[in-house]
Amino acid sequence: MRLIIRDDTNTAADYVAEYIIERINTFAPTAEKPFVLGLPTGSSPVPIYSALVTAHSMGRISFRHVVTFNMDEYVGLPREHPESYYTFMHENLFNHVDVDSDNINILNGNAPDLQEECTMYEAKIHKYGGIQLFLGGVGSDGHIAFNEPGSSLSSRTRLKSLAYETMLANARFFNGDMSLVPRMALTVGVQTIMNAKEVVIIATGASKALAIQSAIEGGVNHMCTLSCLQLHPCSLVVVDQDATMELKVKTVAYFRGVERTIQKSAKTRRPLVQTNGIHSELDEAEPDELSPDSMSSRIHIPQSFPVRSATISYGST
Ligand SMILES: N[C@@H]1[C@@H](O)[C@H](O)[C@@H](COP(=O)(O)O)O[C@@H]1O
Repeated sequence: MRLIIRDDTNTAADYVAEYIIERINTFAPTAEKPFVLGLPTGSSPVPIYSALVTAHSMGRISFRHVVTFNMDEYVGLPREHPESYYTFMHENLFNHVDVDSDNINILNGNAPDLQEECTMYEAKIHKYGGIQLFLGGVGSDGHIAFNEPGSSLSSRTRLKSLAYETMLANARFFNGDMSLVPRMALTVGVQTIMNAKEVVIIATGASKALAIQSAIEGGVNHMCTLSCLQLHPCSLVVVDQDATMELKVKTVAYFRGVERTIQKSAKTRRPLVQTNGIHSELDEAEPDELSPDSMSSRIHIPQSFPVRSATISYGST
């Protein structure tokens, strides 16, 4: 797991947006070989979507050959409801980019057979060869998608009843009226997310600080499903300063050090090699800069990519 720390919400969101743009452009998707992108809802990804929309309007990114799978959807809320995740995604992203509506996949929380809906969703992800990059947020209790505390770490797409804390947090979208907040949702499982080739998480604000501490410094635990990413071969958590408040100084210093190493070693590189589908290369960093923890410094950063300190990282730990 890699941790990237930025000063505030916007710089953290910009980092993630640039990361996604770079991934899609490097992948060079076509109709035959689309880029499969997992997407979240919530307030945290809003500035990311806004940055992607801006980048699209500038011609820096196209979603023409991107297939999307959303993480979750409320059960029983009409699709046209202003707070459905269907509406959220269209208002914040899909209506403003060139994504093909046939390539948008969102769980139907009003399907006649909810179990069948979940089974078909998993099958469709599988049909596309799996998710290339799953973007996610995190709940204040450390849940990822709607995998509430206690969720099986081997879970797949299914029906979940929501935790009280989640309903409380979501009441802000329903005029603060708890009675209007849906109690059930369809959600991808922890294992569905773990099967993505790469997972990128955005967590901003002090309300996420305990979840981040638990996921990064604690052990893998079903009470904080984000912690499953410790077992993922390629995961990246992007936070702002506020979300680091509960981390040890040593933890923050460690991850900042890893990023510095990557920045230094990205300056001088040798030709690309292809390893397990991930573009990588040997770098020419000083020997004492290379440790097992800096293996991620060997990952390719394309020359064409606008290299800012924020954009030259890739988790492969
Ligand atoms: N199902 C969503 C999650 O996918 C999201 O990560 C979380 C946090 O949302 P926010 O970013 O608004 O804090 O909210 C909901 O529970």
